[in-house]
Amino acid sequence: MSEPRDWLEWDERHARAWIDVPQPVDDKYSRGVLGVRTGSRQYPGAAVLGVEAAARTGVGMVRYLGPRRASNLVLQRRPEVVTVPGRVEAWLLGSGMDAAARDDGTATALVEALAAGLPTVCDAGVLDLIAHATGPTVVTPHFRELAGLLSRPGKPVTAAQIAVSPGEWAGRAATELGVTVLLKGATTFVASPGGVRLRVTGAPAWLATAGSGDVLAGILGALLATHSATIDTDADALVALAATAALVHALAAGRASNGGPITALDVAGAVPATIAALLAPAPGGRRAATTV
Ligand SMILES: NC(=O)C1=CN([C@@H]2O[C@H](COP(=O)(O)OP(=O)(O)OC[C@H]3O[C@@H](n4cnc5c(N)ncnc54)[C@H](OP(=O)(O)O)[C@@H]3O)[C@@H](O)[C@H]2O)[C@@H](O)CC1
Ligand SMILES: Nc1ncnc2c1ncn2[C@@H]1O[C@H](COP(=O)(O)OP(=O)(O)O)[C@@H](O)[C@H]1O
Repeated sequence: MSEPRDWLEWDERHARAWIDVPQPVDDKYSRGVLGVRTGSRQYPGAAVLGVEAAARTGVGMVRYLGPRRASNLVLQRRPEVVTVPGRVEAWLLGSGMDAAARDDGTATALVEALAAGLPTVCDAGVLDLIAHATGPTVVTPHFRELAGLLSRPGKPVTAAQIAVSPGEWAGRAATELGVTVLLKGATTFVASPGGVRLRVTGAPAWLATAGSGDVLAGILGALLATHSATIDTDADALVALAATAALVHALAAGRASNGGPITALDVAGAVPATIAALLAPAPGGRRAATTV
């Protein structure tokens, strides 16, 4: 793999500044509400995984708006979730959706969310609609999805090409598409249209398991909802938050795994302790290091 050397390795020292710690003056609305349109009849589980991860990352409220079966499953797992429309500070869209099987009502709702001008995570089944996005947007493709995003008539791009130099392709995609790109894989590459290049390594390969990308999207959604004001004023906040989500995901996977196999839900379950360790002051005033 040939990669440029100018990728900054994002680590705990960088990430801890991007966790919003609630203050005594906060309430659930001031902390931020994450709107979620994920899941489908085919993939209701992805909705549960993303919502669980968002809730475990810490957010004032999760507002889930999706198909009835997915909604019921989400509520069974997380009765804290609100399932009526209302105010949101950020959107998480697309996990567990298949663009080819999308009905008109779902497409309209996704386009409406994309056009709201809010910080938005675009995953899986909404990637074909990102031209409608008007707010700060992070796309979270794997290699094949990025290939689909970059292919043009007569100019196909393949997952195999991207696998040769994923960082280079992530950077190219950020420039071409004008959005922040979080390219998933053993190393996660995060690139902004402005040229910031961040890299997260060290996730255990046990993380290559169904639904772990849905969990990452949920973590990122919560970070965007709790930082919507900062995203408005800091051009580099989005790329930093995306890399922070990837790092929290990798650290949580390492914590859950402890050398053994994991499920996606295990990763979400390990997020609170991962964040606590990230924030904990170490003896002598230095922060405790967390290991993957
Ligand atoms: N419990 C749930 O509800 C879950 C729901 N989920 C939801 O399912 C939806 C579809 O997810 P998906 O991206 O995996 O597409 P899917 O049609 O399975 O694969 C198509 C082909 O793409 C390829 N390919 C896949 N990954 C690749 C990679 N990293 N890098 C390169 N290539 C890769 C591979 O083809 P190959 O290259 O092996 O020929 C594969 O056959 C999506 O909405 C997701 O959120 C999942 O999260 C699981 C848990
Ligand atoms: N070999 C690997 N080592 C570490 N992490 C991996 C590896 N392969 C995939 N991952 C991570 O697992 C997650 C898989 O996400 P994704 O491909 O969207 O799967 P799903 O759609 O099943 O959720 C991503 O966060 C990716 O970075």
